[in-house]
Amino acid sequence: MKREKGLLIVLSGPSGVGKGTVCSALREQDTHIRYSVSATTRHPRAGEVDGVNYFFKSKEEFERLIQDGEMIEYAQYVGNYYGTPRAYVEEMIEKGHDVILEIEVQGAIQVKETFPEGVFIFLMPPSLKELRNRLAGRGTESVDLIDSRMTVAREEIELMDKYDYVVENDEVHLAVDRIKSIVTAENCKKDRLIHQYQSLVKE
Ligand SMILES: Nc1nc2c(ncn2[C@@H]2O[C@H](COP(=O)(O)OP(=O)(O)O)[C@@H](O)[C@H]2O)c(=O)[nH]1
Ligand SMILES: Nc1ncnc2c1ncn2[C@@H]1O[C@H](COP(=O)(O)OP(=O)(O)O)[C@@H](O)[C@H]1O
Repeated sequence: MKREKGLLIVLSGPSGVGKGTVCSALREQDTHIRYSVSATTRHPRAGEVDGVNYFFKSKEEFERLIQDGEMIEYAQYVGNYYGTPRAYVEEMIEKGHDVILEIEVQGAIQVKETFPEGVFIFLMPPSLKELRNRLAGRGTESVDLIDSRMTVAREEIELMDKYDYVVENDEVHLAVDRIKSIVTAENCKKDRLIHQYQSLVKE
């Protein structure tokens, strides 16, 4: 049976924990999950493509999108804006597709206010030492930026209580399997289906 609405899945976790890596691995498996592309004022990293990794915007462009109500949520993170464009996410959910937002904690809290029925997953590193190793190993940030991200990471981990699920990213394939299990279980939740199936017996 075609679902009336898709799930809004929010994946957060400290910078460097492996959100991008885990989402790419999920994408390689044919899960039918859709991925929202965020807007940001951060500069593109080598290899990042506009419209694929992010929609890269100037500060003025970003602020206009906020004013025009085109963002579901937005936040400032280590000196830049990041936000989720509204149109794609709402269209996919209305069509019955599950959508993942890979966003930081302040944005996730805003999404929870507008979409309380969303599924909120926090990706955890095995340790803070391993988190720093992953950030340094990625080689995309200076030591100063790594320190800023580690400071934010501690604050984010303290807000874990706002989430429904915690998934450790010890190994990518294990984290992917855990997320797939969560999505499967959430799609079987009675409260999400009862209206649809009750209408069957009323036909
Ligand atoms: N609130 C919010 N956060 C976002 C969005 N897109 C990305 N982020 C988060 O912003 C933070 C910084 O992202 P980025 O600069 O790409 O670094 P990376 O996640 O460490 O690769 C990460 O925690 C992202 O999950 C968004 O649309 N909204
Ligand atoms: N389970 C894992 N074990 C070891 N290294 C990992 C794992 N997941 C991701 N990484 C590595 O950690 C670094 C940060 O991952 P990334 O996906 O960019 O994190 P995020 O998107 O959360 O900032 C990358 O170099 C990536 O290859």
